[in-house]
Amino acid sequence: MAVIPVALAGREYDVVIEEGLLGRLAEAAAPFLKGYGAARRVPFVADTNTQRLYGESVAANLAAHGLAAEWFVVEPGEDAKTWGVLEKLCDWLLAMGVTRKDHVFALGGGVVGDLVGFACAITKRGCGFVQLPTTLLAQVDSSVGGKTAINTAAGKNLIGAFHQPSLVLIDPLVLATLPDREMRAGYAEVLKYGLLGDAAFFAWLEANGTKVLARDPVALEHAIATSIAMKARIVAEDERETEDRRALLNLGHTFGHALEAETGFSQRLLHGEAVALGMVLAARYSARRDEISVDDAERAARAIAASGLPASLSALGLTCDGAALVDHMRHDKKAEAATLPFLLLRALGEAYVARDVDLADIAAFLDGELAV
Ligand SMILES: NC(=O)c1ccc[n+]([C@@H]2O[C@H](COP(=O)([O-])OP(=O)(O)OC[C@H]3O[C@@H](n4cnc5c(N)ncnc54)[C@H](O)[C@@H]3O)[C@@H](O)[C@H]2O)c1
Ligand SMILES: O=C(O)C(=O)C[C@@H](O)[C@H](O)[C@H](O)COP(=O)(O)O
Ligand SMILES: [Zn+2]
Repeated sequence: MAVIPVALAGREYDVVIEEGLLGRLAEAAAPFLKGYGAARRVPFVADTNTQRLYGESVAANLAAHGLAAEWFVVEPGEDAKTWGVLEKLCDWLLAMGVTRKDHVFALGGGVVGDLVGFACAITKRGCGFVQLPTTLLAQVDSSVGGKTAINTAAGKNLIGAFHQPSLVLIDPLVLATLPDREMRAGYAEVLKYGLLGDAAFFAWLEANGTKVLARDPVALEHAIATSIAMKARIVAEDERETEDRRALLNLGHTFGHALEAETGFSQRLLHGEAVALGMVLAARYSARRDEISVDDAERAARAIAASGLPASLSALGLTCDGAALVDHMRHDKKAEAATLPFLLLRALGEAYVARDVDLADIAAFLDGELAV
């Protein structure tokens, strides 16, 4: 078991990592479980997969403590991060009578977590929520740090708020049912931590990534705990991404979000896959600027390809050109009046924010990558 505190100005919450935690939810989340009315109903949000797989055991555990789980269930996938679903969820929370002192439970991957977090940020101007992440991606990244959002036609996560959870409970055992493709997508964000800030962790992943993907319990807990510890540290230093610190967690995402937009936020390219490819592009573009060697850029690409993640833009079969991808990037939330900051690499294990990137050069670089 590991407990990692996320220490923010004047507030702190815990991220608890322990096998079997979900089956002991009522005990583990006791301070945040109140329940409405005589039936002591507790609001849970899940997608159809996580509700089907884990809803019953969660409900049984709560029932043993006199609490009744009430469910709001969304379809799986990015379509749940939309205005329409958000509106229905907020109405449901209001109908439940949720107050600012109450907690909503998000049982699912990053989609459910981002949606619930945003709904809780705006319902009554802020009620509490607890993250119960069930994908590797959510366990190593999205459940922690308080970025919440929905997508719009203009792009990824463009409407949202910073709203921190009160507690994050990570049960690695639930990854047993996660499809391998989703496991790899989450692993992309694990590799991200190594590439952006921890060369030794990156080397450990090169040697042990297969074990992590095979859900070896020891390797998995090490990967989750190391990732969350780095994220907690960075979020504590720069909660709202104003200091060029939290932006490091965006490595691969400017390219990645543009690719997700170009592929219609669809199953064709999952978020983690887009980030994997985005990190290859960031590494190769850093080599193009002579900031890292071509050998290092290709070492990063090999680590990504070796885990079964996409490492080449041409393989995606896109019909667009570099300029079209750059157009998507103009919506990036990091964009400033005169520049679009890019996350590039000074070394494998050291990312930095570059403010001198010429978008015409990015388009030319992407045209080259599309043609290879
Ligand atoms: N807020 C943040 O800091 C942050 C960080 C990274 C990513 N994100 C967001 O997270 C989203 C991606 O999250 P994701 O990769 O978890 O995808 P997801 O939430 O869509 O889940 C992926 C799939 O796995 C299924 N699933 C979930 N848990 C399962 C389990 N234990 N067993 C079997 N199936 C299971 C889901 O039903 C879904 O079909 C994106 O929208 C991305 O923008 C947010
Ligand atoms: O927590 C962060 O900060 C991140 O950047 C984590 C990313 O993995 C995540 O995908 C995030 O939602 C992207 O941030 P955004 O601000 O570009 O939406
Ligand atoms: Zn991400």
